Amino acid sequence: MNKPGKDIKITEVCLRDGSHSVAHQFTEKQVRDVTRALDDAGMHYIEVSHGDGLGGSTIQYGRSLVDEMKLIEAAVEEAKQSKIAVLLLPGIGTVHELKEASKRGAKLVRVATHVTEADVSAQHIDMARELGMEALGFLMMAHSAPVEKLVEQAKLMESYGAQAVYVTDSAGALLPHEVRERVRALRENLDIEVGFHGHNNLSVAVANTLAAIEEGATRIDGAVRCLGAGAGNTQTEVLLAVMDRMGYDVGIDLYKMMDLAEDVVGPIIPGSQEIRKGSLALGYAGVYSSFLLHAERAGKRFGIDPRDILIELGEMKVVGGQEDMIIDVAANLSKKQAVEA
Ligand SMILES: CC[C@H](O)CC(=O)C(=O)O
Ligand SMILES: [Mn+2]
Repeated sequence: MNKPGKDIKITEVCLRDGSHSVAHQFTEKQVRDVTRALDDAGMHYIEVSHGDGLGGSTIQYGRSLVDEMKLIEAAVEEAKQSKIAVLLLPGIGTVHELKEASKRGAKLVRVATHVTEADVSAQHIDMARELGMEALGFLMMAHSAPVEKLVEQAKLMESYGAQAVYVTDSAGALLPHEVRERVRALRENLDIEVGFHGHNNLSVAVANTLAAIEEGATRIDGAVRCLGAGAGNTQTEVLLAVMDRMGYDVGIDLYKMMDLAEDVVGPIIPGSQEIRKGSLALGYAGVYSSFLLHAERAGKRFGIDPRDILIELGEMKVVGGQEDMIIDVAANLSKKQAVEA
């Protein structure tokens, strides 16, 4: 009997979401080594871009050590069968960067917007389809909107030509029953594939991903050794082992994934990806995982506990692109504490 799982496509995000963890300092050699090993293990898609997507290398988001187009080109050269994917947040990246990435061989783009702002993705989805790329929608901070809103926004992306829409748990704040509810609603209301992208800030990324798969999500993200923002993403090699135990066969070599996790990705990881107080506060407060390093830096500069900054940002419902607010919040908290002292 055929095992289930053949319809599930895994996207490895350690070379894009992990860019946040290394403050966007990936070298070309690191990208080549990781891509070659993932390709050899049979990974379906490998995402390569600045952590904040194409065009993210700025003072606001952090400058990349190596131009992302060079990294995309290097990954394309190394990948014999894996497809190279890119991320694009309209407003940070433009159709110009999308065309450049396509020219360099990227075959898929995830067009990412805040969960309530899908309308800004139309032009980029349309351009990707024109370029012959796969174009998928990525609704970020999915925990922060009611399910009906998520469905409404996903339907917009579908109407623009997206071939799948992701429930993106940017803050690692969703719990398994909330993932189930969201994926089920999208499956019931869309005619395209549904995906899930998790973060492990509350230690439920694998459980959340399994819930998504059980509800019919077929586009699944993982990061080897959890190399992603905050406590990182669903750990790919762990997810693959669990899926195998559950009878899914996605055609990726588990032993090769374990080996590359140890020998190729391990040496790149700057600190430990275990859940520490900062990343736990992200999931608890429902804040963008990519805000962690910014909040830690601002905390040091203004003498404020980064958790207080994150909790305040969560209450203010600050969205991606508002990284400058992190400084404002830290400065205000510092003034407030000085007055109270
Ligand atoms: C700031 C972009 C972000 O890292 C995209 C993503 O992976 C997410 O929202 O989780
Ligand atoms: Mn992410």
